[in-house]
Amino acid sequence: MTPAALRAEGLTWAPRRGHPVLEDVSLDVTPGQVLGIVGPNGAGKSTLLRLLYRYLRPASGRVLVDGQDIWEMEAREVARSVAVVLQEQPSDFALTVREIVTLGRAPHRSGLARPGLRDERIVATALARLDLSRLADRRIGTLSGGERQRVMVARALAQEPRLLILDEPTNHLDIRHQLEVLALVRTLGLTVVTSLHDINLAADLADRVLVLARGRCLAQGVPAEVLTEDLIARAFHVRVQRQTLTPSGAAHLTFHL
Ligand SMILES: Nc1ncnc2c1ncn2[C@@H]1O[C@H](COP(=O)(O)OP(=O)(O)OP(=O)(O)O)[C@@H](O)[C@H]1O
Repeated sequence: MTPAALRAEGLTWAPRRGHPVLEDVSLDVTPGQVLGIVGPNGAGKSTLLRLLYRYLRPASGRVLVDGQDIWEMEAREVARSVAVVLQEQPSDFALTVREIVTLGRAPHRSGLARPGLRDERIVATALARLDLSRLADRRIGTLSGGERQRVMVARALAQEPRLLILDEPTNHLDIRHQLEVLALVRTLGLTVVTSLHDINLAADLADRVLVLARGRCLAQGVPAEVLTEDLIARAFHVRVQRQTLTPSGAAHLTFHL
């Protein structure tokens, strides 16, 4: 799978009879890069992601995957290239882990065709990568929140996307699984756009970050240049201190009211 190029131009979206919650946001992600979206509660992160995976139609602006406007593509064609992991968890608690992950293969199958050997192989690989093989036959309703979150990531991988969109992928995950999922995301070689509440994690994970506040892009670029004390203080209304950790030399931000 070759990773996709993603470009968004001047995205604006407003609810019916409401003020815009996203205004004139543009971004460019080169194939294989990870873009982190950070910003305070209500900044518009999920709304931006919904525009990128063709759930919401922009009031103005457009989203291009490999130069093609996603609203000029069939929904199924978009689903073959773009996979999404959302904060919400599946509601069909009777399905097993393997069945949920197999749903990721649906955009690649024709009509009502049953999953074939290739699908089964891809599903088994996705289960193994998320450390879920031993849970494959459990009903999703019996899993913990963190295990379910890993199932959703496995389903997205089984989709073999070229662009992966993640809304707060580390929600529900303990520290070890947070690090594992983020390390996995890094090694996929896919183009990734992910919202993250943890700014230090975003700085570690992302090639570039985009800071949203009140529906507008405050800044975007490489984390070391964008995530300055001053900018974070403005976006989140907190005091910020930037330290350099030894011996790694990595930057670490701490926050105070
Ligand atoms: N369908 C809608 N109708 C009305 N308002 C909406 C709708 N969708 C989002 N909003 C509003 O738009 C703003 C941005 O919401 P969004 O969920 O994108 O923020 P967010 O940055 O993801 O927030 P959080 O960090 O809390 O998850 C919020 O004020 C929200 O109430």
